Amino acid sequence: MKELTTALKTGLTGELTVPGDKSISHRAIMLGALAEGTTTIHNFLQSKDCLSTLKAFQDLGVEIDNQIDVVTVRGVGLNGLKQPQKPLDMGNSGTTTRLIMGILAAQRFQTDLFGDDSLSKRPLDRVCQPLRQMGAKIESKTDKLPLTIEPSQIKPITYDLPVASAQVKSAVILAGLFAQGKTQIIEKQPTRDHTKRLLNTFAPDTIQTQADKITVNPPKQLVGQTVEIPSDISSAAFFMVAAATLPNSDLTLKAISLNKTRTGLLKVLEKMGVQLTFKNQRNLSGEPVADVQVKTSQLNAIELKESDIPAMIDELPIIALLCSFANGTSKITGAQELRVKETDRIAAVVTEFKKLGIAITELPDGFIIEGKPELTIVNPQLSSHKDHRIGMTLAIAALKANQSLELADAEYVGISYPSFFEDLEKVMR
Ligand SMILES: O=C(O)C1=C[C@@H](OP(=O)(O)O)[C@@H](O)[C@H](O)C1
Ligand SMILES: C=C(OP(=O)(O)O)C(=O)O
Repeated sequence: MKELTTALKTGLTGELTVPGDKSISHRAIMLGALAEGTTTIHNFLQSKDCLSTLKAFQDLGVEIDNQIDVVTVRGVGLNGLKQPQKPLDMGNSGTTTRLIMGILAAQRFQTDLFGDDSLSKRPLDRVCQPLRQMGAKIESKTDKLPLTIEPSQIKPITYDLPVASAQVKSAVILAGLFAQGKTQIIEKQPTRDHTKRLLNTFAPDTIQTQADKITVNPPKQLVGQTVEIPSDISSAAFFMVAAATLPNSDLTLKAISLNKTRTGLLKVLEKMGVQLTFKNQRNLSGEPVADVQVKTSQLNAIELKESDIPAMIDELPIIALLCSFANGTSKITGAQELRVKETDRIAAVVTEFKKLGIAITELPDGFIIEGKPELTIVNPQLSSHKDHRIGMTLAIAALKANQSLELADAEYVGISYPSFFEDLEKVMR
């Protein structure tokens, strides 16, 4: 049990650089491994999930030197991966699993994949289906982990994404690199596009987008790059919401990725009445970044629907907390994907928020939240449900409590943000 701190009188101030982006860190290792030559990654996220990807590629015969500040990947080329000696451990990471499946589907050797209890419950049929259409041989009783991928020849397909998922899109793109011909993906609802941006730096023009159609032109080779990873907006989100809702706050989050497939939270904050200031706008490895300043603000309720969700999918638990301090009733719908994350995030948010006295109603695909200025603690014993984002959301909620609260399974924050509690201490006066 971790005792959580309150910050009702202090607020959050100063500057903070949160760690590197999780999605881009996974992709930098994967593309670096498949490239010719060396890839040097700066600001790689040293979290459990990204280390699952790093370890998996080491097990696939790629030399990767992790010096924390700099990760060096000695690429083996598109056809240079080796059969691992043992099953690959995907840990808790959905991104590692779904993206690596796209790569492994095209290899000349068999691989076995497994993961932890949470990951073993998450659906993989969404990836198995398009990959099988491409010729992949994936053996699994339930289309969940554990599973076996057998050698096969990958052929190009046109695939209409049935679910707004960057992981599914990326699995098809990565398999498409090995196909004899152009793979096409139709994406009606835009999702994060880091695979496209990074791939086009390793092999220009590999991915072309026209309206909702994405074309993969298989490259002859990828060329090793220097990758500078921006700070993760999904990690910064916790501090932005804390600064907006705690009195006397004035906090600047540095070098945050402002890729518009990820900035749904910023739009929500502005729409709810939060004053944001953007400074020092620049570009890092094909991604727009800026320093974002957030101050204490009065909040209005908001309505969010299905088309809003992909650009803020991982921020929805902390957005739900933001809504609980707003004036009026907020409604979030079209977020059924939250039910298949590390835990059922709709059920977990509702269970834990009720302990905090928040008036929240569970919907099949979201929540209704009646805002009020303060928390009225009903039960101080909280649980992360072994989900990093639920744990961090509750730690931010605790800042607004007038008594101390406890969090079970707090160590799960290390899945995406190992230094979260230390960073929180840094910005509390
Ligand atoms: O592609 C990625 O890096 C991710 C995509 C999202 O998942 P879905 O593709 O399942 O929406 C997101 O929730 C996850 O944290 C990271
Ligand atoms: C859902 C998440 O990650 P993944 O799907 O990679 O496990 C997340 O980080 O919130």
